[in-house]
Amino acid sequence: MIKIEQVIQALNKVRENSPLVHNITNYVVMNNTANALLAIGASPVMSHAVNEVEDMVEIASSLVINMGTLSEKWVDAMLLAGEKATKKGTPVIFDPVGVGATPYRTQVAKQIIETCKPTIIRGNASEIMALTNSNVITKGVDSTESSNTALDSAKLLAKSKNAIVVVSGETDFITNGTEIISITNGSPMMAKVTGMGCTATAMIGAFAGTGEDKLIATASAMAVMSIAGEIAAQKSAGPGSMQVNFLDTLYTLNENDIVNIFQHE
Ligand SMILES: Nc1ncnc2c1ncn2[C@@H]1O[C@H](COP(=O)(O)OP(=O)(O)OP(=O)(O)O)[C@@H](O)[C@H]1O
Ligand SMILES: Cc1ncsc1CCO
Ligand SMILES: [Mg+2]
Repeated sequence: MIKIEQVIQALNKVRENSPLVHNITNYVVMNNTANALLAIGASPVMSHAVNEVEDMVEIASSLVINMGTLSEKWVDAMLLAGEKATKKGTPVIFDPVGVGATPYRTQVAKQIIETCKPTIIRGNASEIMALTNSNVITKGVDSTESSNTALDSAKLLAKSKNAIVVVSGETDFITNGTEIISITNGSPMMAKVTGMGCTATAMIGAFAGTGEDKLIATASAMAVMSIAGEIAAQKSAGPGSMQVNFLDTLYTLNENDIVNIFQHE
């Protein structure tokens, strides 16, 4: 369960504290996610050089690791940064983009989870199922399953890795292995803009970077994503304007929007 007031409070904290979110993310979404973090009130930095990631973690409020466009040097940086953050008690949020699509992605995702011990893992249904060895093939970075199908995998993963797990999709599920929060806001148009999932993960980085309780922070970030997506889609003719309207909606999102639209269990 999450209350509307908790989401509003978590959003206010992001706007008041403006947490520094260190992102090691993919080439496709770097610009989108930095803009979304600014629009919601956080402070983004994209940094992946092996020579500097540990120093950046030193000053960051949270670390987002996204394996969308992998290569060897980047993996080294992810492991270094993730280990350092976990040692410091800085929240690590992991997006296992495309895990299950190729053996390399699956191997790297598992290595990151074992080494960095992420606080929160967010993926689409295929990705979360691939992490629990379910018989599923991720279609590149897109899901081939609905989020409901991945709920058991999410609970299992949360329990076994002592992490909060989010499965996104038509319904978003947030679980710590025992509690389950589900959010039904959003729009199918969100899946027609690349990197909306990556943006959701970065948004979790912002909310978890304020010191808020991790389950509340995660659910609040997913609520804000879905509510803003739903409002933006209503104003958009297609994915192009959706991208712009989504940023504007994050920037202007207020308590009334949340009170009027939020749908959850
Ligand atoms: N059919 C839908 N209805 C409502 N909301 C949706 C729908 N599909 C996706 N979303 C929302 O879009 C956001 C991204 O979720 P999605 O599961 O598409 O991520 P993803 O597959 O990891 O995306 P990407 O890899 O492109 O970043 C979430 O906030 C989710 O709630
Ligand atoms: C399309 C794409 N390919 C690798 S990462 C990425 C962005 C969405 O996950
Ligand atoms: Mg994704």
